[in-house]
Amino acid sequence: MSCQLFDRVREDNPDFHSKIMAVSSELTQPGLGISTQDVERLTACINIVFHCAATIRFDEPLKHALQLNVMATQELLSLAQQMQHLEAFIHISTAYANCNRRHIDEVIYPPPVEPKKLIDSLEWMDDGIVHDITPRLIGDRPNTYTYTKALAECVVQQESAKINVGIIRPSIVGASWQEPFPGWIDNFNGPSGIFIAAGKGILRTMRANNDAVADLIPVDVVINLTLSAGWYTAVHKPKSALVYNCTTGGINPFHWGEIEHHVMSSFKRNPLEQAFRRPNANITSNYLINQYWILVSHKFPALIYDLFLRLSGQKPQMMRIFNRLHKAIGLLEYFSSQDWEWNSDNMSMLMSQLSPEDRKTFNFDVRQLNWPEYIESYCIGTKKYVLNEDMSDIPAARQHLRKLRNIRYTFNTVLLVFIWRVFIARSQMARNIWYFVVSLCFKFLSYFRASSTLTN
Ligand SMILES: CCCCCCCCCCCCCCCCCCCC(=O)SCCNC(=O)CCNC(=O)[C@H](O)C(C)(C)COP(=O)(O)OP(=O)(O)OC[C@H]1O[C@@H](n2cnc3c(N)ncnc32)[C@H](O)[C@@H]1OP(=O)(O)O
Ligand SMILES: NC(=O)C1=CN([C@@H]2O[C@H](COP(=O)(O)OP(=O)(O)OC[C@H]3O[C@@H](n4cnc5c(N)ncnc54)[C@H](OP(=O)(O)O)[C@@H]3O)[C@@H](O)[C@H]2O)C=CC1
Repeated sequence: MSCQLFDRVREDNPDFHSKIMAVSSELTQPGLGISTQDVERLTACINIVFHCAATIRFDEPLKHALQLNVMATQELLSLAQQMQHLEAFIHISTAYANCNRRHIDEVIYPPPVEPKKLIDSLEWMDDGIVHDITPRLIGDRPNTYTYTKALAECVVQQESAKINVGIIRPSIVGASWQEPFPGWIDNFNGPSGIFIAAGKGILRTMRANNDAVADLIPVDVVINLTLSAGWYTAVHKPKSALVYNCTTGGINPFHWGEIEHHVMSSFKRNPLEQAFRRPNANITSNYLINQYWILVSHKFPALIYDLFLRLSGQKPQMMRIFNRLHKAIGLLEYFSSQDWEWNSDNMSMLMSQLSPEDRKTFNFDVRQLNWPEYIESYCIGTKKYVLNEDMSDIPAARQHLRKLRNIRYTFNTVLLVFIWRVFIARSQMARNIWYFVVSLCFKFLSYFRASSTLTN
């Protein structure tokens, strides 16, 4: 609560922390590891449960993901049923729970397997067997995260006859748009780690579809929608569980190609400190082109840098960093290489149910989102709040980029001279080809110069 994120609320109400009570819990423990005293307090006074705890790791072993995302949800629903004054149970799912479909409606789809049956069968299997059968179980989903989130929705639906439930499905959650201030972000999840790696000049290439919709959703939009859904569920008590696809693509689409452009230009204007190279990343959907750039722009510079570190008596580290980055990118590419269509009618319906004043206070109208401005404050946010860099250091960071540019020019010149000496200067045929190419370039240059003089 001493975090900068709460500065605004602290200004408005210095005593705000007296309204908050922390309850210790461990999802993997029986009864969620909540003490008897806390259970009594919760069952006596809670009106609305917002369930967002989960593992969001894409490489989580299936058993663990099942325990955290499905069994813990089941346990919390059981606890919720004991709550004497419960009005609503809001479960946070993900828009990618059904990413094996191209068009996703605001309905709970039949689960890939009955959750209870899976829990029972995995119980007796050792981790090795579960690991071996995981790909068969998750089928056409990319990871255990999306698979277990789909199962969790089914578990929530099974309880919807007994309590009022609502399900929020955010897409790719990004930095804040407006509240409490633009650009707040505090982790490397989703695109944030990619933006930072590109801003540091480490990431130069990635597989993504330029024309696919980048369904980012600002975190404050998700929170405002979640709070509003809590109100609607408690007050209107819909007969069945309402699902809210909390997405931007259908309302205010923006594409990965545009994101790449704005991320790169933002980091050129506001560079990160101590960049490895000048920020200059490209996305491509072509596997072979991507592999070529990985070799030339990732592995080769990493080798040279590690060699330099070794020679200067330091521990090589760049290749290790790239290996980790490639692992992360490998897990994210599935989401940046294709697009999905989400129906978001319930989001619009909810907006129409709010009073004009509430619509302003709990703003989730993404039609007003200006993407270039948002991406700029997102990039600055990664600098300020994830990397804890100071904005006053920007002139020094720009100076560092200029130094890197000069190093690149020098390196390219040395390389050219080397190629000339080794390959071209030694063979008559290579020399002829070289002179031919150079004279052709000169002819083109003089032609363009002449034609531009004529036009002027
Ligand atoms: C070319 C650039 C131009 C830019 C334009 C194009 C951009 C395309 C971007 C595409 C992004 C697509 C994103 C799609 C996301 C879909 C989301 C679905 C929505 C959801 O419902 S859930 C939330 C999403 N979940 C995640 O994002 C979690 C993913 N992360 C993981 O699963 C693991 O962290 C991972 C990647 C397997 C790594 O595991 P491991 O090696 O064990 O490392 P740690 O997790 O312990 O982390 C170690 C260290 O690294 C930092 N870290 C974590 N992730 C990243 C990352 N992506 N990039 C850089 N660094 C990362 C982490 O904070 C740790 O730091 P420490 O300092 O604590 O050591
Ligand atoms: N980030 C995204 O892009 C998206 C996220 N979501 C969903 O939003 C929700 C929140 O995700 P996000 O904030 O990004 O993820 P975080 O990892 O930041 O938050 C997960 C929360 O779960 C808690 N948690 C995890 N494991 C345990 C455990 N064993 N026992 C007790 N608590 C635990 C964490 O507590 P602690 O901090 O103490 O570890 C943390 O508060 C999740 O349900 C996720 O599926 C949906 C779509 C997109």
